[in-house]
This record gives sequence, structure tokens and C-alpha cells, in this order.
Amino acid sequence: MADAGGITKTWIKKHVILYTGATRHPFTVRIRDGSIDPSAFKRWLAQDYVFVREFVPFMASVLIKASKQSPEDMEVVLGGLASLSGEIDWFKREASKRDVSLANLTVHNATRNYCRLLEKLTLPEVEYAVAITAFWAIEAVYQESFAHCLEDGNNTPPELVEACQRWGSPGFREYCRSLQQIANRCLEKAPEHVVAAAETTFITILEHEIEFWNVSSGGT
Ligand SMILES: Cc1ncc(CN)c(N)n1
Repeated sequence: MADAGGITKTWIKKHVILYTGATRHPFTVRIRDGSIDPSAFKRWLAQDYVFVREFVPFMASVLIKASKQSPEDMEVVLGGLASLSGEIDWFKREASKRDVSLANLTVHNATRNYCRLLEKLTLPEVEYAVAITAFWAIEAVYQESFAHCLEDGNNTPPELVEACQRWGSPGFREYCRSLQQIANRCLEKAPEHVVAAAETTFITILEHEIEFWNVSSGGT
């Protein structure tokens, strides 16, 4: 991915095992290979719907913090927030197409724990540099994971291509680059303890993403 470089790029290299675990997880690699079990995709769809609904208030909290930093930052975050309304509709349509009920869902532990992390990161006392780094990391994992399902040599089932394009498209890649540039700029100006907190959050998000994919693959 032609990324924005900077401090975040050094973290991707430093934590390459975790980053690869999150962005080349067997769940999405099986989508790319065309060997995904339909029940696994349905499990992911339901759990990700729960996640995306919790992601909305987190993104709103980043928007508020961004609006205090710069108009440009606010517009990038607003763009992401604006697409979430359509995203929730997309989940509902996909779920009904596949007979997945989104009512009284079983929320797996990995999903619940990830949502708890989002709630913590939503708090006003969380520094903007930490929040925007978390936001970038969350989006970048999906961008890299699903772009891989669309790259040359893929055998992604036609009925899953639209899902992959949602996060694997060039537009989403550009959006992630913008978030990464904002995060890098904030981290360059941030005091050391904030940079350390942002790196810890980056690692924690990768761990949660891996646990989240594990659930969809039939894990705990
Ligand atoms: C678990 C998870 N991580 C990231 C994304 C992309 N917003 C998502 N939809 N779900």
C-alpha cells in the first residue's frame, strides 16, 4: 500500500508479525482463495454489524477532537462518518440477502471486548493523537485485508466482491492514507508519553482485529 510513511510506518515494520496477522488473516485469505465457508462469512457479517454500530460514537468523538485541531482534519473524519450511514444500510441488506438475523444477536467475546476498547477510546481525556492513530489503524486493517482479496490472482467469489470493494477500493485506500498523514503529523508534535500511548493503542487494535477475525473463522 502506498502509505504515508512517517512514525506509523515505522510501527508497521516494528510490529510486522501482528500487522500481518491482522491484514493477512486466514479469514480474509480464504475469501481471496474462494475457499471461505458461507457460515463463516455470515458470522463475520453479524459481528461486524455490532462493531460498526459501536464504531459510530467513536468516530463522532474523533470528529469532535479533529474539529478542535484543523478544518482539514475535521473534513477527512467527516467523510468517513458520512459513509457510515450507507454502511449500516449495506449490512442490513447483506444480512437479509443471506438470511442473517441482526436482531437479538449473540455478541461474541472478541466483539464485546473490541467494543469496550472503542468506548474507552471515545472518552474526552483520550489525546487526539491517540484517537486518530486508533482510527487510522482500525480502517487500515480492513483496507489492507480486503484490497488483498481484489488483487491479481484472487479467486474471490463474485457474491463477495462488493463487500471487498467497500474497504478494498482505491477511494478507501486514499481515505486511509489521509488518516495516516494526520496521525503522523500529530505524533510528530506529540510529547513522548502520548506517542507511547498511541503505539500501545496501535498494538492493542491489531490484537483485537486478530481476535475479531478469529471469531468469524469459527474461533472462540
Ligand atoms: C472489526 C472492524 N474493523 C474495522 C472496520 C472498518 N471500519 C470494521 N468495519 N470492522
